[in-house]
Amino acid sequence: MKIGIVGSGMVGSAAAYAMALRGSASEIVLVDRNADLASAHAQDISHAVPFADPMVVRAGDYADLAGAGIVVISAGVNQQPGETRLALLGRNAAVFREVVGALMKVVPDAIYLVASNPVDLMTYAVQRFSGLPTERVIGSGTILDTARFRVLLGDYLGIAPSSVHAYVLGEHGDSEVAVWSSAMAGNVPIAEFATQTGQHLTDEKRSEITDAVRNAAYTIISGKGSTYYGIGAGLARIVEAIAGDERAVLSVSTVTEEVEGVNAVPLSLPRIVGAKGIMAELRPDLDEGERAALRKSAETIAGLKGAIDSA
Ligand SMILES: NC(=O)C1=CN([C@@H]2O[C@H](COP(=O)(O)OP(=O)(O)OC[C@H]3O[C@@H](n4cnc5c(N)ncnc54)[C@H](O)[C@@H]3O)[C@@H](O)[C@H]2O)C=CC1
Ligand SMILES: CC(=O)C(=O)O
Repeated sequence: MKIGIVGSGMVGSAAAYAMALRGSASEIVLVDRNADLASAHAQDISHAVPFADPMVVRAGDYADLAGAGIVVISAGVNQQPGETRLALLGRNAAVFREVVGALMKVVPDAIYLVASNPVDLMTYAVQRFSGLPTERVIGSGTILDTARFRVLLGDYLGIAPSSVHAYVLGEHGDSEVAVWSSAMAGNVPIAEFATQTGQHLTDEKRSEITDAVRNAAYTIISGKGSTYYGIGAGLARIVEAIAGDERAVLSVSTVTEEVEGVNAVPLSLPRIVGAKGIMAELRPDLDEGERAALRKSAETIAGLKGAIDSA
């Protein structure tokens, strides 16, 4: 499948590199306002192709995206140290107004995969500016937070992150909800797993892990300026689920009819992802605290939709 990436900075280029190494696509076209940057990244990534499956990696303009099955949007500004994702809203809404308008002239039939922050609201922006059905406008949402949760839980419990079945839902941001009540190690509830293996998953330890997941971006940005490898791999994974019609269950964002009494809100739930984009959404069992936190997360996002409506 041909994949377009608009916004070929750190996130866009890391996604392209992950797709090249994993063989997620047959062709990748990098587009950026800075054409020299897109061209340099495309050349550099194409030099990794001989070490992976054959594919074409090139830079181009919007016209070169014709025929793309999926377009990733990672254009816009990123966070400065200490800045929240939500603080980017106004600036990236303006960028998206321009980018989505240009894309609709060339690739109105693609599935859109949004990475720019605040990603839930930028997903809403793409859906609103394009008028596309919600199942074809997917935000990377909490796929990265879910990965971070699994890494930290796996590290603590001494098992592979891929054997941890646990999700972060809601906003990709400060109000996100780590769902502990249904987290499993293999097919054993994690509290039971910890007991069986002589470990202590205390309330303090749980808070420490939840906070580390929530603060991961802030920590990484203060250390090296931005985050990109994790989300690059996450975007490649979503692309594979669509291109391979995998029907994989992934925590991704889209505009959702109703969540805990909040209507038309873009946020992450576990969703079945396949050839048509989002094929179904799942409603996991949550305890009372998680349910209240998800409602608060939904309210936080919904309260900011006006900034997109007026962009
Ligand atoms: N969803 C997630 O989990 C994550 C999201 N992000 C977000 O991804 C976005 C990109 O981050 P980085 O790649 O680090 O930033 P970056 O600054 O390295 O790249 C952004 C690129 O967008 C381009 N751009 C800006 N306006 C454009 C326009 N109108 N048309 C075409 N290209 C345009 C810039 O020239 C630049 O190359 C940010 O909003 C960041 O917060 C970053 C990490 C994780
Ligand atoms: C920057 C960002 O959204 C992240 O790393 O989670």
